Amino acid sequence: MEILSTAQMRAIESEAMTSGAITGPQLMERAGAAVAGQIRLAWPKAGRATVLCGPGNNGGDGYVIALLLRRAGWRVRVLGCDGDPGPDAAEMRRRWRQAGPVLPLTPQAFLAAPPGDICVDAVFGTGLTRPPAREIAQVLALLPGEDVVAVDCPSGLCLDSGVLLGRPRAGDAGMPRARLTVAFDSPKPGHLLGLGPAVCGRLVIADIGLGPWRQTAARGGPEDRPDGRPGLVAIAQPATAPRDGAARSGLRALLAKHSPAHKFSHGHALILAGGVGAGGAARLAARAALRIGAGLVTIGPPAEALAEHAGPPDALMRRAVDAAPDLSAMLGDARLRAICIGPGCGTRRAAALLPAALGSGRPCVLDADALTALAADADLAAGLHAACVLTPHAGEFARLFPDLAARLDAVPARGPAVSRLDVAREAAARCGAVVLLKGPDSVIAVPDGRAMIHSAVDVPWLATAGSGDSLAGLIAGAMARGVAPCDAAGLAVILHAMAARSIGAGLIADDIPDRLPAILRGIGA
Ligand SMILES: NC(=O)C1=CN([C@@H]2O[C@H](COP(=O)(O)OP(=O)(O)OC[C@H]3O[C@@H](n4cnc5c(N)ncnc54)[C@H](O)[C@@H]3O)[C@@H](O)[C@H]2O)[C@@H](O)CC1
Ligand SMILES: [K+]
Repeated sequence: MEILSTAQMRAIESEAMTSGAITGPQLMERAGAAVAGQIRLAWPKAGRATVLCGPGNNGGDGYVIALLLRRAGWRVRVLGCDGDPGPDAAEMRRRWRQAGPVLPLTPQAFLAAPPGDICVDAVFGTGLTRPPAREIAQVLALLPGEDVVAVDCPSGLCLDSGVLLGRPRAGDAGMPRARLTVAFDSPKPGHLLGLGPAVCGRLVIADIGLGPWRQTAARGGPEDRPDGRPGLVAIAQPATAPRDGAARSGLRALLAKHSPAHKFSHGHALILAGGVGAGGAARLAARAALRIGAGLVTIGPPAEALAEHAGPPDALMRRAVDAAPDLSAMLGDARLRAICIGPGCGTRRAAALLPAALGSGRPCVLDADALTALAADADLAAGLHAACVLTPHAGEFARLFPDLAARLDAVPARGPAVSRLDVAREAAARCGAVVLLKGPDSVIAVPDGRAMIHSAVDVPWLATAGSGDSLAGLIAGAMARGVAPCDAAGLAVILHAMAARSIGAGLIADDIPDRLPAILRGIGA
């Protein structure tokens, strides 16, 4: 599924209107009808609604919704802004005024009567450029989150970044909330990143007939794009991923078995391990690489720690890797197709082995200690290449790219605010490798500008010791199978979250790899 920036959305809308196939008021009618339809599905019995209409086209949608709910038997109260909302919204306001008054959008007017069964937040959408202020902010603060239906987004959310303008990025005290958010055509990054999933509630994406124009924009390269960037692909959202037919067939295709299969045709992955007493992380990664279907997996600790790896799984091969020459010698075997370095490795050992690992040109996952080593030595970063996947969490990202992390930390005063998507893309372009910025809202960015967002806010128990090690192993295993680095990272985050979802609270990282067979069977891989 494509994700569109707000600039892309505006450009597609204006392309559609320029084509003459559809007018602005028609688009607004479709958008309003989509929201009204979702309200009637969720609240089948007509009740009372308060509709808040802002100063632009989001407000225009609100007037359409008000009229349609009224026609459906709802008792509707409308609070709106004075001033010129633009021709389309003005037309919708005029139509509503034939049915009922527009009260001022003030706390006094809002509190003069009970809000009713639902409040429709049609104040700001994709046009938000600064924090809501004065009376509008006061009204928004009064909304009862559990009964709010948001048009495009809860007002105040920056749809390019998932941050609330004017507020610190972390912490959710007093934030706007909706029970249901109906957005148009495609999700925007802000629906999936940061606070977006929490404030939007259930997200419904309504088709308003812009498909032909979106596809034109999506097909072109960066130069053809409204905002000069290639399109984004949402690889999964919590509500749809496991059941989504397209996502399933995509995963299946990535993991398609070769026939006739031989263990080497499924690839050989090398998981470098740390010294005595530090082998657990690499073993988790190795187990995950085996479970995702790498034909062979070798764990490579220093010789003194080899004995620690004598236990199961017996499918795992062991070979001592003491220093860079040992690694180079192993990599002389062309069948060794992917490397994972970092989990439990130790920073010094990672730094010593990285030049050989990177110099081989093999697909390589850099995680944990390898990222710390990389942050400490700029020369190491020079060896990165397009088949490397860096898997930093926020803290590791800040060590690697302190300037980008600082931009992300600043309180966003104006929209569009800097997003995790922006900084991951810039990081990927800068280091020439795939960057997987991990979190509940993971972003995968490729140096050429392609990116994916994977929102897994519904599996908080995934944030546990060793979880990242198993993720690194999944990526290495998929790359050993010949999956492209970017797709391997995408596949791994999906399978990782699916496994966590199926395990539930109480998950420990050891459970994740062993859940893979059931998950893979479920997607028919
Ligand atoms: N782009 C599309 O394809 C479509 C857009 N539609 C609606 O149009 C919306 C976007 O409309 P607009 O571009 O008019 O923008 P909004 O309606 O989101 O915002 C209105 C205007 O308020 C001003 N503004 C921004 N932040 C403010 C603040 N903090 N305080 C006061 N004023 C502020 C800006 O000038 C902005 O243009 C979408 O969210 C959606 O609801 C739909 O009607 C149909 C399709
Ligand atoms: K809104």
